[in-house]
Amino acid sequence: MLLNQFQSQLTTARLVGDSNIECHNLQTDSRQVQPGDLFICLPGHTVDGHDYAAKAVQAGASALVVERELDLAVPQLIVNDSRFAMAVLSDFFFDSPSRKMKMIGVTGTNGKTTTTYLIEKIMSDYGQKTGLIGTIQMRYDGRTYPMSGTTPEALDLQRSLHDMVQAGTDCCVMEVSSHALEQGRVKGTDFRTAVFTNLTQDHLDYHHSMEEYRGAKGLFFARMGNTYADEASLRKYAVINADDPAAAYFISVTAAEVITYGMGEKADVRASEISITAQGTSFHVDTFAGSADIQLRMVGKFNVYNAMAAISAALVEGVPLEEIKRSLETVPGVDGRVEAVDEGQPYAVIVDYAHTPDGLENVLRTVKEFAEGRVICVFGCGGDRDRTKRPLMGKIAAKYSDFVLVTSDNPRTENPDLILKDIEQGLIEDAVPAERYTLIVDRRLAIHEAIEMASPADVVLIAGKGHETYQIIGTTKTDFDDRIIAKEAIRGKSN
Ligand SMILES: CC(=O)N[C@H]1[C@@H](OP(=O)(O)OP(=O)(O)OC[C@H]2O[C@@H](n3ccc(=O)[nH]c3=O)[C@H](O)[C@@H]2O)O[C@H](CO)[C@@H](O)[C@@H]1O[C@H](C)C(=O)N[C@@H](C)C(=O)N[C@H](CCC(=O)O)C(=O)O
Ligand SMILES: Nc1ncnc2c1ncn2[C@@H]1O[C@H](COP(=O)(O)OP(=O)(O)OP(=O)(O)O)[C@@H](O)[C@H]1O
Ligand SMILES: N[C@H](CCC[C@H](N)C(=O)O)C(=O)O
Ligand SMILES: [Mg+2]
Repeated sequence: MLLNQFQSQLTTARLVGDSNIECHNLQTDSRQVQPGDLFICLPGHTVDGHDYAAKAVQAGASALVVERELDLAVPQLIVNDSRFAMAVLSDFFFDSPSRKMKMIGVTGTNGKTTTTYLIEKIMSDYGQKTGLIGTIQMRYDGRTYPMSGTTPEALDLQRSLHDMVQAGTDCCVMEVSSHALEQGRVKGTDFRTAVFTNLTQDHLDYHHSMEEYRGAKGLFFARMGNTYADEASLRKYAVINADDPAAAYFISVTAAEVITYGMGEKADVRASEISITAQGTSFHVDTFAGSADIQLRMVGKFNVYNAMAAISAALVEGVPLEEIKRSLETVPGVDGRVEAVDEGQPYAVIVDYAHTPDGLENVLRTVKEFAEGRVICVFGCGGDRDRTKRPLMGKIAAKYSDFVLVTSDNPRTENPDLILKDIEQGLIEDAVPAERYTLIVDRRLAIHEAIEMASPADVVLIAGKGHETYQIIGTTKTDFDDRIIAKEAIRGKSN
């Protein structure tokens, strides 16, 4: 593609040099540049891509997209916002793949992965070739790909969407994180439906305040429009959890047709008669397209919310409620979400991905509902992430558990002992007696200790890492899987 074709997509871009030059590909990382690439300089959070432009040119970049003119002998497109330019150019280069599929995006503090899995299951069972992008993996056309985060950068995203289209995918369901929204990673992606799960505290290291965090999520709904399109396939929908205090805000910023779900009478999709056992959760649902009684194999009231979000998104696509029910009832659960580790032991061991105050409270409440014995909770908080959630999670763990083992969860570049101390601060503030908790930096030891102290009928909850198969200490990632360690501990238990 010629540079002037890229330029034609950027109304205010100023060209320096010859625009009649061939650019084979787009690239944002100087270390990956191939001869003939158009290198886009992104001002990052840690370094500035403009500082790597010379390296990119040395590696063969034929032109640059920059926010300021650089003293380099290649043509340059000077733009106001190179992240925005990246999103537009990626969409253009890959021929607008998001317009060729039904795109369903899910945002919210908790429940995104679970909800996307449920939607994927319903849509595939309904005969739609469905792709999925999120925290655990990306998958489509029978193949899976590992993910390094939740929502890919615009360039990677458009490339993946293009591959999905090539593979004949009809529908793509993806998680849209607040970081992604704030950084414009999904600008250039045309969503048909935007789903909101909930908004509670997390990521205050990045978004600074709850208002700012809510604003980042609001960007997703604010750009949904086209409500009155004649053609049904062009209509846009916002699926909103009516029971969340932020619902009114998201409804106020969107021009899409709003579909609400919740436990209240006014919601368009309403759940009632919820009953939770250790085996699953049953509920009755009334919708604008009929009613049904649904028996989920997943436990927890929060999963009723995730299921209602999925029901709403699927109803929009015309999937009959009876078929939605059939699909939901066969979902065994999601990897690392309230996942039982069963070696035939007389006490329960559950691995879960709760890593926010609200997530931890929800899963602990659920565990408490069916625990016949004590609840023993092992958890930690990630390093280089929101520090203010640490004492809150300490308080919640102590409120709902009989014994708490505070340990490491990806300390990253922070001192692990100090992260544990931040969590302990919450326990101290709530005057939790010292005999009800312990701090063990080594997560393997903490898991062994928790299982060692379990008696028949107790429940050991190991929270925070779920499906993760690593522990990040400093900048080193080593193999670590809570489920494998738990199995090892159960088999080696001395009593
Ligand atoms: C805070 C944040 O989101 N940072 C993301 C951001 O990094 P950054 O802005 O710091 O980038 P940078 O390292 O400064 O580099 C700037 C530019 O220079 C380029 N560069 C850099 C070095 C070099 O030698 N050559 C070169 O060209 C880079 O390729 C980049 O284009 O852009 C990078 C490239 O896309 C991301 O990998 C990185 O995610 C980091 C690793 C991260 O941890 N992100 C987390 C917080 C995140 O985004 N999480 C959410 C999920 C959260 C949730 O829902 O719970 C997610 O969606 O994954
Ligand atoms: N609707 C919900 N409300 C509150 N907590 C939930 C909800 N759904 C799941 N959880 C809790 O949050 C944890 C994470 O769930 P899930 O992975 O679906 O969320 P996520 O939003 O994708 O998380 P991430 O931001 O890390 O990608 C679960 O293990 C569970 O403990
Ligand atoms: N998407 C979240 C995941 C947190 C998972 C937890 N295990 C941690 O590492 O803090 C984040 O990047 O903040
Ligand atoms: Mg997720």
